[in-house]
Amino acid sequence: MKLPTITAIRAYSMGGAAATIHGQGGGDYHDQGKDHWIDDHIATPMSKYKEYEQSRQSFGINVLGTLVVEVEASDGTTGFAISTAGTVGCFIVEHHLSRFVEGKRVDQIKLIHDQMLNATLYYSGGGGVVINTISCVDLALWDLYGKVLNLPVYKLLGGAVRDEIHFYATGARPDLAQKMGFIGGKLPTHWGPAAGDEGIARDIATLADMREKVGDDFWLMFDCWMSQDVNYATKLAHAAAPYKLKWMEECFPPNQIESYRELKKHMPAGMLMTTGEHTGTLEAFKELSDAGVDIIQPDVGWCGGVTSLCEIAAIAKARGQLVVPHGSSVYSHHAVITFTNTPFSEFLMTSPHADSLRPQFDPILIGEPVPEGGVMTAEQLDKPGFGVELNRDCPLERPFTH
Ligand SMILES: C[C@H](O)[C@H](O)[C@@H](O)[C@@H](O)C(=O)O
Ligand SMILES: [Mg+2]
Repeated sequence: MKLPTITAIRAYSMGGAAATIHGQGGGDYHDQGKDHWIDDHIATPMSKYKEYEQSRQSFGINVLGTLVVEVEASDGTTGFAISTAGTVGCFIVEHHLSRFVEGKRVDQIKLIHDQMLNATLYYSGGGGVVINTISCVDLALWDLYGKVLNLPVYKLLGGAVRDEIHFYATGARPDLAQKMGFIGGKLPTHWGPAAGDEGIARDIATLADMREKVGDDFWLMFDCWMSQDVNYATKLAHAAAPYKLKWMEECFPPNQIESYRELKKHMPAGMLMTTGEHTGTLEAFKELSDAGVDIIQPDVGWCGGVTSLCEIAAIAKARGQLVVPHGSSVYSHHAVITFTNTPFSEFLMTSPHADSLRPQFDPILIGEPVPEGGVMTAEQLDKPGFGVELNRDCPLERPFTH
């Protein structure tokens, strides 16, 4: 079969500091409107500054906005993907990465991936917005390849190893998530070291209340979003053990490997330590694996795309560790259903009060599936590429051309 070549790549942005319209959600899912649980006094490394304690948007969690990458093949087929990179990502795609994409065949995904990673090494710093941008191009290429072959991405990756994916939910209301059929609920922590023991007491009170509501068997987890130090994390973990906390997530910034190694030594027996969503390179994921992280949580839109996610899953598998990607909707569903070391996955509640099922990247993906009863079947993924289309009614801008 003669495969078409890629004739064009285009980059669009939505939201972010450079846009006139904000709070639209989309690929930068922290870019939500007012009174949303995801921006309500969540503990971060900025919590020690009073002016930035209440809202993550106040310190700029949503400045980047959504990046949309669209690729077109010589047979007219188009593929696309989204991530968190906005206007900055558009510049990198149009003025740098385009040269590695246009003119290649639609199946040369790994060659393009390697060229993008190596050509940006001098300014990528191994993560952040550059890797987010490369991830978005990689995802768009997998979407295009699937649409050219009329196959879902999970079948391009070797097929499903299970008939369905079971999900835990991240949000403010694990009690409601339980009623929706999820297997667990992950709570953001609201306090950090600046609040001392009072902070621990407050988050434990929330955990105790939720444990009372959900009973003993429903998983409850803390997401600490890089906000802690080893002493605080150790104290919080032990205070949470009586309430059967299943895991402590992302206690420290991504490069504090030694802090993870130290915390692992002091975790209560049976409680898991997880992290990875803000880690961007294969080498860094190997370091996390070496540090004894129990569940590695790359974001497929921030770690190098599906191509990198498959390599990270192999690192975890070699050590008997799990890989459970950070909530990234269809972009991780198609990968995880092919991984034998991903027994469950994350669904991120983006409804303002975490009380209803809203597609994570709403409104930018048409046809974005949500778990039914906490479960998604392989059949729900059985559409070409990632099975979604771009909502062109969104306020997309193309700030650069090449
Ligand atoms: C809820 C957390 O603070 C983040 O907003 C979330 O995106 C991420 O950490 C997660 O694991 O879902
Ligand atoms: Mg997290």
